[in-house]
Order: sequence, then structure tokens, then C-alpha cells
Amino acid sequence: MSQKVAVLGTGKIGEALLSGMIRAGWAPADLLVTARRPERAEELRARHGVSPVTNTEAAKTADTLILTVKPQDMGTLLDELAPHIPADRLVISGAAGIPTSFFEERLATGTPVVRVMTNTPALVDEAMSVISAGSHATAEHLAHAEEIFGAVGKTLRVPESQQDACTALSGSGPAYFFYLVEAMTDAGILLGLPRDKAHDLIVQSAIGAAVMLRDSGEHPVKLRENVTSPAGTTINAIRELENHGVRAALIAALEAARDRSRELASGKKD
Ligand SMILES: NC(=O)C1=CN([C@@H]2O[C@H](COP(=O)(O)OP(=O)(O)OC[C@H]3O[C@@H](n4cnc5c(N)ncnc54)[C@H](O)[C@@H]3O)[C@@H](O)[C@H]2O)C=CC1
Ligand SMILES: O=C(O)[C@@H]1CCC=N1
Repeated sequence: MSQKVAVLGTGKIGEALLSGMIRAGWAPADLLVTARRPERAEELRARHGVSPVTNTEAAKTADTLILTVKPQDMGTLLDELAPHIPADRLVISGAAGIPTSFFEERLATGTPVVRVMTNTPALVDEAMSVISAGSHATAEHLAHAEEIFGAVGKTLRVPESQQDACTALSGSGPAYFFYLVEAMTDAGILLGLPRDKAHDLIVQSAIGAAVMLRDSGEHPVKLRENVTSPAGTTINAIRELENHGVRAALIAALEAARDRSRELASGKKD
């Protein structure tokens, strides 16, 4: 018998995951989705051929439930689901900050829970998904979560104590690179280039640098040194980055993201 997987609260991350699973060979007939608005549910059916159901139906029928609502909405969703999820079903949370204990306290005793932090490159099958087991999740449950999130990119198992740090690094990580590209494109404008050309130059440089980081086997310091010629252009730019404290700013920024992930765990909404 086929295993039914339900994505509950199918927004940006839920849909990215869903579309990746279908690209990887999951049958749309085995995929259930829930959405708050009926128009959104119909959009998902039309786009992916999946079946929109209510949260309660998903809770009763799916073998695996993937919860992709905002952390602030998770308590309300769990109140609705908890009476209907049999204790042998796997519950996967994709929410930032919320610990597996939050789910275990609200679901039937013994329910296996896996916490996953993925990121938006799931849309292009280049996600980084970080996976941790709750206290009732077995190696088999972790392997199942890896199979699902492996459809949209790389996966890594970490102890749950590292999830808030991973959320700061890879969960939010794509935003920092987009921000950098935006700022560097503005610099291109200052230097007199048309915006579309500046954008293309920076994006291709980012892609080239990313592939080298992934494939060259070289340390990032060595890769940067190779670009930095004596008395050349790059060292002048690096000096400005150091003068403006960009390294310290990045360290502080990621620490702030980690702290916010911890805050979300304590239920702080804003
Ligand atoms: N956006 C990102 O880059 C990442 C987000 N996440 C996590 O993924 C989760 C979802 O984030 P996004 O997809 O960005 O948010 P989103 O707002 O696009 O999606 C959440 C969806 O849940 C729906 N929803 C809320 N309560 C519901 C309920 N009771 N029943 C049915 N549907 C309900 C909302 O209508 C919305 O469509 C969050 O918990 C976030 O922490 C994780 C990694 C990266
Ligand atoms: O900003 C957020 O809270 C979500 C979680 C990681 C990326 N986006």
C-alpha cells in the first residue's frame, strides 16, 4: 500500500517541498495538502495534481504529516490536529525555533517527531535541510525524513541543540547572499553600469564562486587569496570591508538570527 504524505500549511516552503517531491517521483495521488484559503488549495491542485484536504482529514489519513505553518501558528494547528493523529504516525516540523518537545507535549504519547530546517533553494533542488530526531523518532523515521527532504537538496543530521544555530546559518542563509547581490548591484550603479548588466555580472560571479566553493576542495581563504593580487584592486576592496566591520557585522547578524530562533521556541510572537 502506498504511503500518504500530507503537507499542512502549504505556503512557500510547503509548496517548494511538494514540487520537489513530485519531481523526484512521488505520485501526486499520494500527496495531500492543506491550506487556509480554499483558493490556495485549488491553486495547489491545479499546479501539482495533489489532493487538498482539511487539517483533520490529513491528520486521520496521512502516514507522515509535514507541518509547514509559521512558528506562531503551530500551537493553534496542533490543537486542531492532536485529537486525530494516531500515535504511530510520523510528524515532521519545518518551523523555525519550535523544539520537538513542543509537539511531543501536545500529541499522543510516543508520537515520533522529526524537526527539519530547510531553505528556499528547495525550489531549485539545492536546499540545505538540517534534520534532528525528537525523543520517540527512530533511525527509520530519520531516514524517511531524509528521503523526503533529499528530494530537494542536501540533508544533514544534527543534534537538536544545534538547530537554532543551523537556522541562522542555512535556514536564513540564502537571504544574506541575496542581500549581498543587491548591495553589490547598487555598487555597480554607483560605478556607472546599467542595472541589468551589473546584476548579470554579480550573479554570474556569485554562481562561479559558489561552484568553486563546492567543487574545488580549496579553503575559502585560499580562494580569496587567489583573487587578491599584490597592490591590486581586490585588496583595496577588502580593506574597506574590514574598515566597515563587515566580518563582525556578519557574526553579529547570525548571532541575532540564532537568538530569534530561540525566542520563537519560547512563544514570543514579535
Ligand atoms: N521562508 C523560508 O525561507 C523558510 C521558512 N521556514 C519555516 O517554514 C515555515 C513556513 O514558512 P513559509 O513557507 O515562508 O511561510 P508561508 O506563510 O508562505 O506559509 C505558511 C502557510 O501556512 C498556512 N497556514 C497557517 N495556519 C494554517 C492552518 N491552521 N491550516 C492550514 N494552513 C495554515 C498559511 O496560510 C500559509 O499559506 C515556517 O515555520 C518557517 O519558520 C523554514 C526554512 C526556510
Ligand atoms: O525568517 C524566518 O523566520 C524563516 C526561518 C528561516 C528562514 N526563514
